[in-house]
Amino acid sequence: MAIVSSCCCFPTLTLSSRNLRKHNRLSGTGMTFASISSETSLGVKITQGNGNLPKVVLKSAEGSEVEIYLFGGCVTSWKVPNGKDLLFVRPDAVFNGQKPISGGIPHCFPQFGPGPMQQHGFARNMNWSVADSENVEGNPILTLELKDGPYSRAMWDFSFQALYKVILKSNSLSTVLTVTNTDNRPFSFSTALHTYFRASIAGVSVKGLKGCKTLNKDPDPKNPLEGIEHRDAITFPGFVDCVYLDAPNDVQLDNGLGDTITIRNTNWSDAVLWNPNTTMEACYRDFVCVENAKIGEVQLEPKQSWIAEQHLSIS
Ligand SMILES: O=P(O)(O)OC[C@H]1O[C@H](O)[C@H](O)[C@@H](O)[C@@H]1O
Repeated sequence: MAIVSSCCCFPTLTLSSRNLRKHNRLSGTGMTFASISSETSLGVKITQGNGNLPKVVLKSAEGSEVEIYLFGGCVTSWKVPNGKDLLFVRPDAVFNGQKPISGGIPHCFPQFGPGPMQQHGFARNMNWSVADSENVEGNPILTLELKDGPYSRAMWDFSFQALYKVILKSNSLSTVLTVTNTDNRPFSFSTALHTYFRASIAGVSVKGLKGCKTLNKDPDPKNPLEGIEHRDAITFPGFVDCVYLDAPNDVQLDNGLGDTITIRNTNWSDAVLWNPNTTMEACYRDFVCVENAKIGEVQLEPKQSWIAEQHLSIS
């Protein structure tokens, strides 16, 4: 088990697991970031990212690679063995540990979209810690943890634990999110993985959502319009912001760049498609968001957990 907790931008790293291959014992604040670069398990390295934020790099034996910022528990890059990065980070993204990172796979938790607290909740705006790392037959696995603190309590006064397991294989990237109620009262939440895929928007199509009930957030995200999706292949000729309820476990994304990505899930009951069109003139042509979501609230009694998996793969 490895525990990395962040204080400002500098993590404190204590490691005590048989599967941690080599490490530097680090403590406290005030050290230079370069000194914390360390390899935990084989293929799992903690290093310095943009804005001096701690970043974990996973490398599989077969040449795939993932980057994950502890700030927001945000995967920002997924390179397959041919070197292509299938994720996208917006050019306006900031890495200052204050604003959420706009790109990759941000967490929306414990609220998706607008609501009583800040848009998409606080999880994308907090420092996660490294709970564990291992390497199984050349495939690195990292588990991040988020717990409540004064920042979250001010918005949502509950004790919780979120574990986020990231599993990198040659042609796939899986994430397993486990939310546990560690409070002595029940709570409820909505959540999503707001995945930004690199794309050429004129060539993008999403298949698998035909027949779903839709909540179209265009024009008013606070008063979505109900409908049914009739298309086999959804394209993005203009602004798109739409929730698909009871979505299937398998959705196919053609990113318009020559890749078909299968987005498979367990227990993420809903999906969201988003492209901002000319409201983000500088980058809307270069990405599409296909999000696994849980729009209807999950209710958890004390000690109960909710688990959902997202599995992204290329053929
Ligand atoms: O700009 P953000 O807060 O990251 O949200 C970006 C978008 O996220 C989701 O896809 C929502 O459905 C949209 O309504 C929202 O505009």
